[in-house]
Amino acid sequence: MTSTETLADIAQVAPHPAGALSMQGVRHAYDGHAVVHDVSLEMAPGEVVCLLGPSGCGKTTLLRIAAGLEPLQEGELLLGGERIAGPGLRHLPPEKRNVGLAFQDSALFPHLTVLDNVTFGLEGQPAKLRQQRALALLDQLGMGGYAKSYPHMLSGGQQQRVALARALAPAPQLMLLDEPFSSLDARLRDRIRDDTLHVLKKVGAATLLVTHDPEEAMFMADRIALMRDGRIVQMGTPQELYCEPQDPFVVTFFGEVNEWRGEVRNGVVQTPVGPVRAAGLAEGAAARVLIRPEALSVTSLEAPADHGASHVIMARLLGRSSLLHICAHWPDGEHHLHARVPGVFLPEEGQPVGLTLDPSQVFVFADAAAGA
Ligand SMILES: Nc1ncnc2c1ncn2[C@@H]1O[C@H](COP(=O)(O)OP(=O)(O)OP(=O)(O)O)[C@@H](O)[C@H]1O
Repeated sequence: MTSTETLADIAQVAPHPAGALSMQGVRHAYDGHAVVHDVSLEMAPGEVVCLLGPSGCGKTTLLRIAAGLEPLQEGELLLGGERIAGPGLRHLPPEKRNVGLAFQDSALFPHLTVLDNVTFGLEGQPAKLRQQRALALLDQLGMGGYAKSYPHMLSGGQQQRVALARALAPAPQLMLLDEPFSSLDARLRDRIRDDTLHVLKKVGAATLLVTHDPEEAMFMADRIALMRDGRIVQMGTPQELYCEPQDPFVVTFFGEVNEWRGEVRNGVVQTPVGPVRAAGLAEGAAARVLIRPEALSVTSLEAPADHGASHVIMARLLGRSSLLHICAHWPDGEHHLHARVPGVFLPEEGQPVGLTLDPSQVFVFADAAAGA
């Protein structure tokens, strides 16, 4: 690469006016057992979308269908605006789709150097260009110094980077990544995720990434499709899912919560930390209240403000925040709450505390379990 050429010049994906990927009404069953039910999603060019959800919810199956590793049984698939799978079309194998694949256990070719592994998918292009493109990607992923090494000489994290460079080298319209960081230890994972995100954005590759880790999805994604039992429960930006969750599953998937059940009276539900507004729920409706630990502000009190003041059971430093286990009193007994507060705040056991709520981190839903 000359000094005037950038990675973007060499490895840029040609911008495509049509959407990168469109899945319409996709259903899938294994041996008659349905695991994906009527899933539709649209990806814009250059967009990073994460398929997020618990184990077994159908994320990998959707990715495999997009890749062509699993034949489409029902629905329709468009890549770059072109219909590549659907009624009346013959199965298009993965190598005929313009997609790059990198899976958790993506194996490199052991008998080829790192550079040859990355240039492997670039046949038909002039040798100089192939090398430039491969080296630019390897450089960007911090692997430029290993071009002549063989895979067995690399650590797991380094092999993962090479696998990613190999998948990106042909500048595919769409990158499909299945838990690509899950075999790495936490610190290495953070770094490789960061490098990967920057490379994907620099080359403009639309990316569908499977993960079960909500933090990873929020870090990587422009939009997240949160799945449960073969369906997309909510799709939107990380902020939309975190701040405007459409149901309790979405709230709880992003972290533990304090939870109560109650009835709507005068537009509010009473909780041990005060009344919370129940917008959209009818008077008398059964409600489920979810309060994130970070919604609770905790202040130490000189003495209990009243007979029923809350007090600290235990305090633990978690690094950037402190977790307080708090006993809150309530007419029906005592409640154990978790409050997560920034920095080092470690009151003694028994310390009386006052609690206030940040309403933006409190969610009230109709209680589906009531009367069931
Ligand atoms: N080849 C297969 N044959 C039969 N059942 C399968 C096959 N592959 C997946 N399944 C089942 O389909 C369901 C969805 O699996 P899938 O791998 O798509 O889920 P996932 O969300 O990616 O899970 P994980 O995060 O654990 O990888 C699961 O119940 C799984 O057991």
